Amino acid sequence: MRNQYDPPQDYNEENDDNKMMLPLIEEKVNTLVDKLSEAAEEGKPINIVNLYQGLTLDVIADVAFGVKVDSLNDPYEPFLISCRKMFEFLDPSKLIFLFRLGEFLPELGTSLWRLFQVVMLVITTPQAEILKKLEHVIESRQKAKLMLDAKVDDVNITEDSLVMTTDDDSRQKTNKQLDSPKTSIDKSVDHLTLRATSTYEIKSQSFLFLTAGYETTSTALSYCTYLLAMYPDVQHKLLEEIDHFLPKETKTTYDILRQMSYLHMVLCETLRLYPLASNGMDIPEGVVILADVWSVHHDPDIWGNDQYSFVPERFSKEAIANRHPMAWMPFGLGPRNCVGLRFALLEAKTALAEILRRFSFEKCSETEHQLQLKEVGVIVPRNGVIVKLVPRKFD
Ligand code: HEM
Repeated sequence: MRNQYDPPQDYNEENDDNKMMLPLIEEKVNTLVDKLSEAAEEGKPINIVNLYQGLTLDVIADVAFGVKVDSLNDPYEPFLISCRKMFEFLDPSKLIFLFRLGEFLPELGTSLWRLFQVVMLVITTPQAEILKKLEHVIESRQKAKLMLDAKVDDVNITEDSLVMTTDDDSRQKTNKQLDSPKTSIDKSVDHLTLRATSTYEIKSQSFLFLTAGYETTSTALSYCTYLLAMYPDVQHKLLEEIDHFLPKETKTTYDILRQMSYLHMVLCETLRLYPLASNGMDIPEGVVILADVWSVHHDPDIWGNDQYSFVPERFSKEAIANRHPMAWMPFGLGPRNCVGLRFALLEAKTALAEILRRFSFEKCSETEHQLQLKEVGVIVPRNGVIVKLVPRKFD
């Protein structure tokens, strides 16, 4: 099995298609930096979560669907409102009836999930709103050279519309198709079944990409900002690396980001401390589950008794070599791990590098000493992340 500590190697692959996305990411990151400059000028603390959400939504809408969404400048952008409402809707405290019943009667688990899906279809939910918007996008983007290019045709099966489906194959093979929809199908892989992508699948995949690409990376960036504000020594070391690789006026490139090993370690350590997705309960057959990553990432037998401290050096090559390959798994493991891993890291690194070239994060009286969390599909900071942005001074 591929070593789960390996994102650096994966990420460094020469043929990483994500590098083509960098200009699109940069454009949105520049808008974010402008918004942060306005906030810094006012000198007031800001809750940075909302801005990160604006960034990741604008980026994924553009990259995956070719749709220009400007939620960084418009906090009432309908797409953004629907996405926020959707994750609020997933707050278990608001779904007490369905979710709690599932806990008490686990044998009903699968049926409850089915019931939940039907309820979601029948009543107007934020999910339904987003799906309706995506339907419109799919219709109008049929000819675009994007993920949606997979040619939606439920009746006429053409070579263009074929996707590989695998029951037992590894993620790497399916990844090839998902990462590069234009890649021609490798017909030598004879144990794969070829079939058409249905409209329903395209719609579902679009929904998954939009929601997975939005809340996860913005939350990871929020946690990282919090930790850097709370650990000035770590931030200082990161600023030194950024200044070394990105002196004034230097353009951020994919290769420069690749070389910034401390930035990579900072993000790995952030995702160890706050792995976004986890839970622990008995779940019956057929129900979708995620491993209890949280417990593994905070296990003192693996990380030592300072398991709650932010120590990016845990992700140096030497430290990684001495640890179990499955001790770090914020992106999941095995054949169904996160397909957005490399893209998420590229986006987060670009944002952090560009922000920290200009500002440092400082804790202030509103910054929570112990970050309060809540679960809304992913684990997010309950009250956001409030920090002060301090413009950096250069001689
Ligand atoms: C820091 C950011 C992110 C984290 C921590 C994260 C984490 C995860 C995790 C834990 C899973 C489940 C894996 C499993 O079941 O083993 C997953 C699945 C997935 N992620 Fe991400 N993700 C992130 C960003 C993204 C982005 C940016 C995208 C899209 C561009 C994305 C797309 C997906 C998709 C499509 C799946 C479903 C894969 C499948 O079921 O085959 N993710 N992610």
